[in-house]
Amino acid sequence: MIDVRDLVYEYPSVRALKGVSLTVPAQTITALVGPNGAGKTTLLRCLAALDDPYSGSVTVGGLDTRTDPRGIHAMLGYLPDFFGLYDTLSVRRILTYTARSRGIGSDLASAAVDKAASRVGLADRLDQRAGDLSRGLRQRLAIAQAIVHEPKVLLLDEPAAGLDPQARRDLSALMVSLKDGGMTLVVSSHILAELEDYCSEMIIIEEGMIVGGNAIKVKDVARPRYIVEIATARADLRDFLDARAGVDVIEADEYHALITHPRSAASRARLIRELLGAGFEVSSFAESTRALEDAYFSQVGQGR
Ligand SMILES: Nc1ncnc2c1ncn2[C@@H]1O[C@H](COP(=O)(O)OP(=O)(O)OP(=O)(O)O)[C@@H](O)[C@H]1O
Repeated sequence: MIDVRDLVYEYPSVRALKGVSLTVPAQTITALVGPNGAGKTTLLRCLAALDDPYSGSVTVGGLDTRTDPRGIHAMLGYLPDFFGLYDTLSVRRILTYTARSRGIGSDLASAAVDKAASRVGLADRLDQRAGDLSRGLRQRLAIAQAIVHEPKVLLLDEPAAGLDPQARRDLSALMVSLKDGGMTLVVSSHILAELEDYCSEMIIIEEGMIVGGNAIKVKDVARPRYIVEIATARADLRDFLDARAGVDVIEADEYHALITHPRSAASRARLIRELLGAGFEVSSFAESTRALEDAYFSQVGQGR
C-alpha cells in the first residue's frame, strides 16, 4: 500500500531522512519507533504528501506524492502529534466542518459524521462541546476527523502521548478495529510496551535511517523469543547457541542470551538438555514478554 524508495528529506540546517526505503502492506498496522529527533514526524509528513522529498520517491496506493498530492490527500488521513480542536463547537459541528472541507456533499455529510463518530465510540457525544471532552476522547475526535472521508490509509503521529493506561488500551482496540475494517495504519509511538497489542510490524528509525534495513515482524507465533540466563559467566554462550539447529541469537553476553526458537516443548527441552550437558548453569529459560522492547534496544544505538 505504501512504498518508499531512497527517500531523502532536508530541512535548511539538517538532513532529516538519509535514504529511507520501506514498504507497508495493505491492511496492517505498522509501528514507527525511534528516539527523539530520529525523523518519524518528517517521514509521516512525506507519506502524507505534506512535504516534498529532496530525492527518492513515495507512493501510496500507487499514487506518487510528488505528482498527485491531492489524490493522496483524498485517500489518506493524518493525525499530527499536536492537533487543535475548536473547543467551543460540538463534536457534530467539528466533524461536519471536516467532512465538508474534505469535499463530502451536504447530503452525505451527516451520514459520514455519524459513521466516523460511531467508529471511534463518540456516537453518544455528538452534541457535547469538544472543550468538555477528556483527553482520551479528544484524541478519538481528532481520529474521527482524520477518517471522516473514509481513507484507505491512516497515519497517526504519537497518538498515545499523554493518555492514561485505559485510554491507551481503548486506542489500541480502536486501531485494530480500523485495520479490521480495511484500513492500513502507520503509527509513530514511544510506548514500546503496548505496541504488541496492536501492530504487526515495527520499523525502527534512527538518525534518519531505518535500523536493520527492514520492518521487524512483531508477532512471530511460530518462533517466539526466549531469554536464556546462566548463573556463571561463559564467553562461549553465543557461539554455543549459534551452533544449535533452529536457534537464532538476537543478542547475547556472558550471562544471558535473547534467542528465537521454534514453539515446541520438545525442542525447547532438547536445547536445555544440550546447554546443561555442555556445562552451562542455566538459571532461567523463559519466553520474553517484552519481545519488541528487546528487539528495539538490541538494534538502536548500534551504529554509534
Ligand atoms: N521545521 C524544522 N526545521 C529544521 N529542522 C527540523 C524541523 N523539524 C524537524 N527538524 C529536525 O529534523 C530531525 C527529525 O525531526 P523529526 O521531528 O522528524 O523527528 P521525530 O523522530 O519525529 O522526533 P520526536 O520523537 O521528538 O517527535 C531532527 O533533527 C529535528 O531537529
